[in-house]
Amino acid sequence: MPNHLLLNLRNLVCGYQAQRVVQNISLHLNAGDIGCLLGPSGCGKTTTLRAIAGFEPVQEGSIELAGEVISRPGYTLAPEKRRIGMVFQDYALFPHLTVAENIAFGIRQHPQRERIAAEMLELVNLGALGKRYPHELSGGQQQRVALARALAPEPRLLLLDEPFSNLDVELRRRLSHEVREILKSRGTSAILVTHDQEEAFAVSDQVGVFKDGHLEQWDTPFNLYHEPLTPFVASFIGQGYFVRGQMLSHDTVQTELGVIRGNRAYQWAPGTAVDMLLRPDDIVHAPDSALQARIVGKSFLGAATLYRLQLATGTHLEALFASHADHRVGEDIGIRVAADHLVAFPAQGSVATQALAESRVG
Ligand SMILES: Nc1ncnc2c1ncn2[C@@H]1O[C@H](COP(=O)(O)OP(=O)(O)OP(=O)(O)O)[C@@H](O)[C@H]1O
Repeated sequence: MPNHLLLNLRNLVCGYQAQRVVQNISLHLNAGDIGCLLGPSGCGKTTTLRAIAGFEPVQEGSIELAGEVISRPGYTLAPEKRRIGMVFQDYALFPHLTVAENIAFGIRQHPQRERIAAEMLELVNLGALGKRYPHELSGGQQQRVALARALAPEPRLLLLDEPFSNLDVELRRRLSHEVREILKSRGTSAILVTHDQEEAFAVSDQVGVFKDGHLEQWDTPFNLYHEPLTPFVASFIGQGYFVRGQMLSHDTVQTELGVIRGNRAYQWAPGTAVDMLLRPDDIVHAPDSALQARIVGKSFLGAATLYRLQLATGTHLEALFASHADHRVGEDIGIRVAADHLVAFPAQGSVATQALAESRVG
């Protein structure tokens, strides 16, 4: 039943004892969608997930699942009554049970448990390994078993808490795509917690960016990248630098890189000082341009190379160019701005990005 509201968090406040860790969170997830809670360490992602699972009571606000209030102040529906599945970072498999027995654990009373476990094994591509024990599997295989075990009872919602963070980069990339395919093929709704933006984007339909217990934005990956609502989201998602500018009209900004016109109108008066976000893909190589930048660093990414640039004024930028044109560090190159998505915020301090970039380590 796509597009039906499944999970609804209204002004949620929760924490530990008197401490309010998560403040005023509102978000909703439609049935069949995958949502993600993303943010630096300690910002309250796991606390929110635990409240959804029913492990933490809520101090204010409410959590509704399929129209039923499952948490509000003074009432917490027991976790086992929520029909919510969980997958943890450390897999949490039962070491004394085989893979097939682990998968069937949550459906022990089900007359069809063996058939379902066999189907789940196929679903996660472990068809031949049902008789093995967890210690005889790789980390990636163990996490597949944990996923199969969580899916076997057909939960209404699956919660995944940093499920790939014990795996190496290549495997986590592969498994995160695979998990999305599996969840989508079954129409399973899920909420993933991660501090890895690439993983959040690879898996999720909706992503919530957390900062200090607050939800800054709940939106699609596309909108978070191109239409961030706050400087923190702009800085935390993707790469880029802010440059100082001045509004000329509702959609044009005067900057030291020239006049930049975007595709959206701001209400600020002409003359207002703004910080404008320039992403690496907003800067293009233009050999004949009068605007010159010095290459001060580069990272080869395969198809493209990410260059760190510095203007004569000292302003820093990043640019992503196709990697076959290989420029040297120290070289001066001509650049041009090609930013359709004009993202600007009222000017904060002189080096807004610096402080923001430091706070995004997580
Ligand atoms: N059981 C607890 N008792 C008291 N405080 C806690 C408890 N668990 C977490 N906290 C605090 O709540 C805050 C949020 O923690 P939480 O685990 O929700 O963050 P997180 O965003 O999931 O971080 P990480 O990415 O590091 O897991 C932190 O300041 C943490 O110290």
